[in-house]
Amino acid sequence: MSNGHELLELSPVMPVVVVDDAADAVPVAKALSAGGIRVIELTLRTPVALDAIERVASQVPEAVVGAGTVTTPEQAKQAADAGAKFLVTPGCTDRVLEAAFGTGLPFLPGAGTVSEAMRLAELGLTALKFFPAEPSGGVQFLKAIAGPLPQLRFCPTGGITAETARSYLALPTVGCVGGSWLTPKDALAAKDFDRITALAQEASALG
Ligand SMILES: O=C(O)C(=O)C[C@H](O)[C@H](O)COP(=O)(O)O
Repeated sequence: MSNGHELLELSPVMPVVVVDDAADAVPVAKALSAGGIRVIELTLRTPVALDAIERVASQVPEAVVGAGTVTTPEQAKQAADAGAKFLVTPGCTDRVLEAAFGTGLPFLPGAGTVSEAMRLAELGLTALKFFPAEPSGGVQFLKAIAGPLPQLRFCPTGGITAETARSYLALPTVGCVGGSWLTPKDALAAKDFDRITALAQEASALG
């Protein structure tokens, strides 16, 4: 995987994962892989996130681990140093973009408006995260912008569920959808990794 477009093709669903305990990262990545989902976006929302990325990168070779919620230039570099194979940002600033380019990693920059998407396309970035998908217009928004901007492809994320994923995946401009539903908080708290595998199996069948 060498660019954002290839990243969009790895799986129909990009699991967006928040871990509070770094020790959960490896079993979660293994549980997702067992269910057929070999990509995992670990969000930099908790203090253990970089440790979690490092563990998955070194201990779960079958998984492609990336860093989500990259909101500062420092985080882009730290994630790359921890072994992240890709980066995802919720939105973009000049400094975050520069740092993401600087890592040399594939990345999905976040856009929520037409102008944001056009600005990223000007920079050669045509594989984007559409965030926050549901509040920003969801499937209807993506259908509408496919007319003027057919070269863009998206990973819509934010408010998508197992039930609504299919309508996004039916769009030609959608490569995959992002979502947290594969790793529910209560399943993580109970260390119910079998449930995560079952949810991953359902999600991989969407592809
Ligand atoms: O952390 C980030 O970088 C984000 O962009 C936010 C996540 O994409 C959403 O939190 C997805 O979560 P759900 O809406 O629960 O599926």
